[in-house]
Amino acid sequence: MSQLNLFNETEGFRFPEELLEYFPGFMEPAAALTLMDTLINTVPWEQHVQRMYDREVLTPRLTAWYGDPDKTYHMAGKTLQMHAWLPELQALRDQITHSTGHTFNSVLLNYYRDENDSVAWHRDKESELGNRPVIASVSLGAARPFEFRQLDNHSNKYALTLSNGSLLLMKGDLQQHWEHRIAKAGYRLKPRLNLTFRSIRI
Ligand SMILES: O=C(O)CCC(=O)C(=O)O
Ligand SMILES: [Fe+2]
Repeated sequence: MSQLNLFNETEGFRFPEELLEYFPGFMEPAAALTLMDTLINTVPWEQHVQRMYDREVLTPRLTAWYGDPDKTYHMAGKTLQMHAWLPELQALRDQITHSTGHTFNSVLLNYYRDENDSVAWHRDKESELGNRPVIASVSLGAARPFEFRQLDNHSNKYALTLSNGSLLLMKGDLQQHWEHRIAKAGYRLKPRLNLTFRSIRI
């Protein structure tokens, strides 16, 4: 048993990197920062309340949801309010489709104001996303580590740093077997925006 653990934690464990595709220079760094400023200043950001055991706490980040009309999305039992596409977001979506061949009808924006903002361990497995969703994640602003852990063996971990202007594709069985998070950081951080383009079927 201990040998198995040892094996898992050392050379026997391999994160299935084929479930990710990372393009660090997807956007020009200056264009990425300009887009971040525009979005921070124009998006009607919301802060939701989430249940933590028996308490209600504010979600430690701001969010907004854009997409095609008639799409709704449920997250942790709530229906999110959908805004009609901003031209900047639609242009970015079309650029991702052009580069990757994947299509998307909505985008969830996460605004991490500083090092105290975060997203807890989760999988993006809502039924609207279908079984093996392709999610395209664009990062703007401060670089932060994006961590993964295996659902049924938390000692199997992996992380990559998502830099300004990067694109990460998450695909295949990733949302079945792996959780991900952005942890709070113990050092000062400037703002970061993350845009996750998704295809919602209803
Ligand atoms: O901020 C990130 O890079 C990830 C956000 C995320 O996991 C999500 O919106 O589901
Ligand atoms: Fe996620």
